[in-house]
Amino acid sequence: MDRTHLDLAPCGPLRGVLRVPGDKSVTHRGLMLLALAEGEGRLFYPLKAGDTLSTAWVLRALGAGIEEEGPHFRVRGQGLRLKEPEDVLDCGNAGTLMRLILGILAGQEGVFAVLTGDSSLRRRPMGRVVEPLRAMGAQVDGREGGKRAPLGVRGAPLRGIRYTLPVPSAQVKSALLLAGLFAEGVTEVEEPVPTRDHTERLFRHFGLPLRVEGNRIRTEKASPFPAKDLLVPGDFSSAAFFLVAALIVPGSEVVVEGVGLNPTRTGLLQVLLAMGADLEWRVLEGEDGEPVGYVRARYSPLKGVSVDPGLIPLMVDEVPILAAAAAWAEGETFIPNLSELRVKESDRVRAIAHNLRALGVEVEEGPDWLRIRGGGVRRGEVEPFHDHRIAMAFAVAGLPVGVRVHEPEWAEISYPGFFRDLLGLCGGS
Ligand SMILES: O=C(O)C1=C[C@@H](OP(=O)(O)O)[C@@H](O)[C@H](O)C1
Ligand SMILES: C=C(OP(=O)(O)O)C(=O)O
Repeated sequence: MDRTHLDLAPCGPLRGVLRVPGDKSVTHRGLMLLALAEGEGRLFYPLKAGDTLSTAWVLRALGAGIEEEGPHFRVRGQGLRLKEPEDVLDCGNAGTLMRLILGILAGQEGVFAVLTGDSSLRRRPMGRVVEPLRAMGAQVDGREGGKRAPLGVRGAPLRGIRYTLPVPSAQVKSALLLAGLFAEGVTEVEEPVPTRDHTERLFRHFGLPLRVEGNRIRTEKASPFPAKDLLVPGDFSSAAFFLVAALIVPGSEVVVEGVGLNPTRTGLLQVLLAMGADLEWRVLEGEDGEPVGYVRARYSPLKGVSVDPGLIPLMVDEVPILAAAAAWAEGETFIPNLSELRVKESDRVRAIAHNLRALGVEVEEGPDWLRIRGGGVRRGEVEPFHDHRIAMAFAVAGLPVGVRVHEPEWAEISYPGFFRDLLGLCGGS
C-alpha cells in the first residue's frame, strides 16, 4: 500500500488565538472514574482522539454507558462493579489505557478479561504494573511471563501494599492507586520524583480516599461514590507544538487559551525560558481541581541549554518538541535522563535523532541522552515511526523552511485536526 504524506510549505508568521483539544491524561482518567461511579455524569470537552476513543470503547465493553453529547460525553457508571467483557479488549495505541485499566480489572473479583493493543503497545513494558499488582494479589499473566501484552487478568481479592516506584511513571502510580480502591487495607505509592498528579486530583474531585504526605500517596478501599460532572482542560502537550512553532518562525505571536497548566506537566516552559523564549502564562481558574489558563509565545532567538534532568518527568512527552526548538537554537542543547523515552509509542530517542539528521541537524545520541547542535534546519522528509508526538514535533521543526511529513495521520492518536489548526495559524492575521 502507498504511504501517505503531507507537504508543508514554509510557514509565514503564526498569529492567532487557539484552543487545543482536551487533555488526554484527564480524559482517560475521567472516563474510567465515571465508569466506576454511581449514576450519570458528564465529561465536558474531553479529547476525542484515537487513544481516548479506545478507552471509551473498552469501558463500554465493561458495561459503562458512554454516549456522545455534542463535544461532550455522558457516562453511566457501573458503581465499582464492571461486567465481564465478551471479547478481547483492544487498547489500540494507548499505554495509559492498558496500564490503568489493568489496575481496575485486577480488583474485579471473578471477572476475566484479555487486553491487547497495536504492535507498538504490544512491545511496551507491562511488567512495571503487573509485578506490583501481583504483590497485591492480582491474577495476571501474559506474554513473556506477563511483561508484554496480550495480558489476561482475572479479578481477585486484593490487599494494599507499600510500593516505591522504580521508574518515574504516573501510569504505574495510577494503576496501583486504582487497584487500591478495591484492596483491603492501605495502598501506598512512594514516588522518588514527582510525576503528573491528575489521578490524585480526580480522586479528590470524586471524594475518593486519598492522603498525600510529601512523596507518599495513600488510598484505601472505596465505598460506592456518586458521579460528578468534570471539565477537561486543553492539553498542554498539544499546546506545546504551537508554542514552539511561534518561537521559531520569525514574526509569530500565538496565544493558547483554556489550557491545563498543572505544574507536573509544564516543565517545558522552564526549559524554553532558559533558552531565551518570550513566553507569558497565567492561571485564570482552577477547574475541577486542575489549574487552567493561557500561554502566549512570541518569536524569539533561542540559545542552547543543558536541561536539568529533574525536569524531564515534568515534560516527558514534550522532549520531541523541545528537540525541534533546540534545532533552531544557537549553540548546543544537551537533554539527559531520557531512558523512559526508549519505551514510548516509539523509541523516541532514536526517532528524534533520525529526524533531526533528516533535517540536516547534527545530533549525538547516547543511551539516555541527546546532544543537539542548533543553528536551523534544511528542508527534508520526516518519519513518525508510528508515533503521534514525533509526527507533530517534526512537522513543527521543518515549518520555517517547509517539510514533507510521512504518515501524518499518526497525529490523530492525540490530536485530530492538528495540521488544520497549524496551517490555520500560518500566515494568519
Ligand atoms: O499517566 C499518564 O496519563 C501518562 C504518563 C506518562 O507515561 P509514564 O507513566 O510511562 O511516564 C506519559 O508519557 C503518557 O503520555 C501519559
Ligand atoms: C506516551 C504517550 O501516551 P501513552 O503512554 O498513553 O501511549 C504519549 O501520549 O506521548
